[in-house]
Amino acid sequence: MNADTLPDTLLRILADKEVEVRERAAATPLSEMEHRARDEEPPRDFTGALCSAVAEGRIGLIAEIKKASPSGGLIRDPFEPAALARAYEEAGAACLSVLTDGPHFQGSPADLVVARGACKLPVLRKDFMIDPYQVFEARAMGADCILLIMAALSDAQARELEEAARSLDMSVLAEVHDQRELDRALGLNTRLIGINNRNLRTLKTELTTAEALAPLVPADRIPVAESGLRNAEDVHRMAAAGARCILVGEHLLRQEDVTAAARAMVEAG
Ligand SMILES: O=C(O)c1ccccc1NCC(=O)[C@H](O)[C@H](O)COP(=O)(O)O
Repeated sequence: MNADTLPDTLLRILADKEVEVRERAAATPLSEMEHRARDEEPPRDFTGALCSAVAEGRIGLIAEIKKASPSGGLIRDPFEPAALARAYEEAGAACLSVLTDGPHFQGSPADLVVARGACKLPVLRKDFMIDPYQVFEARAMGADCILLIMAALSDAQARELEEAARSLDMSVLAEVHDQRELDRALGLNTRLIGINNRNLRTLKTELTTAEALAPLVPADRIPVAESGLRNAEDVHRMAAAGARCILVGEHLLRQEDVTAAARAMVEAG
């Protein structure tokens, strides 16, 4: 990772994250957090849930639970993670993604605990992972998958975080924005390759990103199109490019009938 070339928003988030991890590790030491992580029930199969959805002819939907974001401001208020989790499960989503970052997304670990407890779906801890401590923390709160944003990590950091997740039998979603990051992500072992349509400099989404990169993902990996998906036509575009798994947040969260909106996306394939 070259900090000189990172977008300002990501730099600010990562700086806050370093402080947050230091404070959390001071409150609960790594050895204790690792102990808690290894004491948890085994994780739910996040990768398997996506594969099953696609094998059954559906779209593998990772439905996101987030209250706010840098690009969208306040997205959902009142915000009820348990009700959202149940609505997404009823709609046929394969997995959940729950934002646990506080300062920039108004999320918290408690949102993940509550959402996961309200359904049977595997859950991604959506956060900015920079330290293995956060991986153990993720498992200790129940998460089944972690996100690795390749733009924010060196190859060595990504490998170390992936190894921590592997040691806990968790899935890993490696997220890329361009071909260079894709090539780096393919050096990891994970099958899940997230292609994020959001330009981290402008925070705008452009579906041509996933359309360009999904065809470059080898057949033994699973491309997941992320961000900016608003309707069935967008889902068709992603599927036509080879991404039958998608991660959708804001569009669903802005609807009154979340179940109907999520179902429309699951069935769009
Ligand atoms: O959403 C943002 O503003 C944002 C800013 C900086 C880094 C990451 C950001 N978003 C995280 C995500 O990737 C999305 O929450 C996720 O892909 C869902 O996107 P959407 O369906 O557009 O809500």
